[in-house]
Amino acid sequence: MKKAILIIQCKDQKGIVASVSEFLYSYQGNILEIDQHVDQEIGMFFMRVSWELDTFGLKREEIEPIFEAKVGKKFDMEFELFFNFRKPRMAVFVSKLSHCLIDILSRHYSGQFDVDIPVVISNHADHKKVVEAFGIPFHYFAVDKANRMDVEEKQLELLNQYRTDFVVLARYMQILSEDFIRNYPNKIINIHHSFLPAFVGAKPYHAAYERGVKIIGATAHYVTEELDAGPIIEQEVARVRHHNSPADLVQIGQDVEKVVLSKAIKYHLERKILAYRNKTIIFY
Ligand SMILES: Nc1nc2c(c(=O)[nH]1)N[C@@H](CN(C=O)c1ccc(C(=O)N[C@@H](CCC(=O)O)C(=O)O)cc1)CN2
Repeated sequence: MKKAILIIQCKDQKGIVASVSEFLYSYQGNILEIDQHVDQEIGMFFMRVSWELDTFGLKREEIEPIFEAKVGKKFDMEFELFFNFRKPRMAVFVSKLSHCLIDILSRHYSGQFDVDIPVVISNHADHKKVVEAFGIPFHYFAVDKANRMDVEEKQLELLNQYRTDFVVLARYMQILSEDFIRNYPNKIINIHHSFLPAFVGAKPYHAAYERGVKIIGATAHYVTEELDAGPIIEQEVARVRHHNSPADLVQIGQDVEKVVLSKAIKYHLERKILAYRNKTIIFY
């Protein structure tokens, strides 16, 4: 079913839900999903509403300007309008470890993700064969401190060439520059292999083992310039014990990573994530 999705944020005040639903009703809109949240600490209102498009009384291109004139302006809203009939295009970045990549390819192949994967990009050649076996182009860029910026430029060109909507870092182990990230604000999803904010950086499982933790975890977040500090989208934990080796922690943790990343991708695809002041509201 063709549907529109509206994500709204504005200062909290009376009458917002009534005005949005009245607007949709006045154009014969049939609401499919509606959810809202008020952050009383900062007096902010957040909403996600979707409705059927086939019976709606406005053309797609009319919705944004007319909603702004009739409702947005009145409440000084910031809003984004999405439609579900164009499949988003998701590029995947990977380094040496393939568990998250393979999980994504498998879920995509079995139809769990309503997305196109136009390209997989890596700083290692290891996974060329398996990616191409799924019929997806694979591009390898060797990265070092000296060529990092040149490589990012080539990667961005490739992302543009493939009309990429958003990027998933499936255990991609290179720190991205602010310039790179600026091209995809809150559109680069990373899976960090710890329960953030604990154990940021490249080797959280080893740090967790040394600390003697009883719980490890994984965190999916939007990428910002500050490492592993972007808006958290999804997290999960798992128990570990004194007799578990570092390799055990990695094994236990990788299963958690795959589930957490797949949930974050699904929320992003379904436009259920609203990022605000380095936090997220997940409408699920
Ligand atoms: N600007 C950002 N870039 C990246 C982020 C991020 O949050 N902001 N997340 C990382 C993923 N990551 C942990 O989840 C991570 C990756 C890499 C490193 C790191 O120290 N990399 C070294 C090279 C290590 C190597 O070659 O094996 C480096 O880039 O110099 C730390 C954390 C992805 N990028």
